Amino acid sequence: MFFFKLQVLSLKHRQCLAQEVLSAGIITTALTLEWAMAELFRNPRCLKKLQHEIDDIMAKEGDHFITDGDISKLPYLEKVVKEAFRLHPAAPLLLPRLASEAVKMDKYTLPAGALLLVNVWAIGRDPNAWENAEEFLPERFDGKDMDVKGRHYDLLPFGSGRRVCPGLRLALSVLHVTLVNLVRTFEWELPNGQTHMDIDMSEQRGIGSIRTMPLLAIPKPRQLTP
Ligand code: HEM
Repeated sequence: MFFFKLQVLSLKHRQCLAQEVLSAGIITTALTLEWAMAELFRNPRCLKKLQHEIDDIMAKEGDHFITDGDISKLPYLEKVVKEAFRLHPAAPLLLPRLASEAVKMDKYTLPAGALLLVNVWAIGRDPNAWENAEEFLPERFDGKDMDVKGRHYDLLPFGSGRRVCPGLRLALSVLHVTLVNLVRTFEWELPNGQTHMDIDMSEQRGIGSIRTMPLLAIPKPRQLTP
C-alpha cells in the first residue's frame, strides 16, 4: 500500500514538474516573440532589412523552409532577437535569490537571508551601458561579441550562473526559426488604418514582461524568392 502511494505521488510530482518546465518555456518564448514582432512593425526599416537578408540567403541557397541550421547565416536576425531581449526580457527580475551569507558589495552590506532581485530590464535600458538605450537598434551589436547566454552582464535575459535558464538553447532555436518564417512568409498590415507609430509599446507591471495591448496585425502572403 505504502509503495503504491509513493508511486502515485511520484507520478504527480513528475507531471507537475513537466507542467512547470513547459509553462516556463512556452509563456516566455511567446512573450519574446510578440515583442520582437511589435518592434519590427514599429521599425519598418529593420523589418525590411531583415526580409532582405532572408531573401538574399534564399536566392543563394535555393528556396526552402528555414530551419535551425540556417540561423548562423542570418546575422541581422540574431541581432534583432538580441535587441528584443535587451528591451523586453520576459523575466525582468529573473528569479529571486537569497543571500546564503552576508556579502559586502561596494558600499553595501547584504545581510545573510536577504532577498535579491536582479533588474535585467533596467540593466538593458541603462544609458551608461547602452547608447540611445530606449531605441530599437539591432545594429548596436555590429562587431560586438555579445550573446545572451549569461556571459555578458549587460544582457541577461536568461539569467546567469548555476540557475541560468536550462531552456536557453531550445528557446533561441524556436524564436529564431519562428520569427524568420513569420517575416519571410508574410507581409503584415496593421488593422483599422493604424500606422507603425500607433503601436502601443507599453507593458504591464508584474513579474513578466507582458504587453498592455496584445499585438494585432494581419498577415498577407508575401511574394517569395523565385
Ligand atoms: C525566451 C524564452 C525564455 C526566457 C527569456 C527564459 C528566461 C528564464 C530566466 C530569466 C530564468 C531564471 C534564471 C535566473 O534567475 O538566473 C529561467 C529559468 C528557467 N527556465 Fe527559462 N526562459 C525561456 C525559455 C525557457 C524554455 C523553452 C524552457 C524549457 C523548455 C525554460 C525552462 C526554465 C526552467 C525550468 C527554469 C528554472 C531553472 C532553475 O530554477 O534552476 N525556459 N528562464
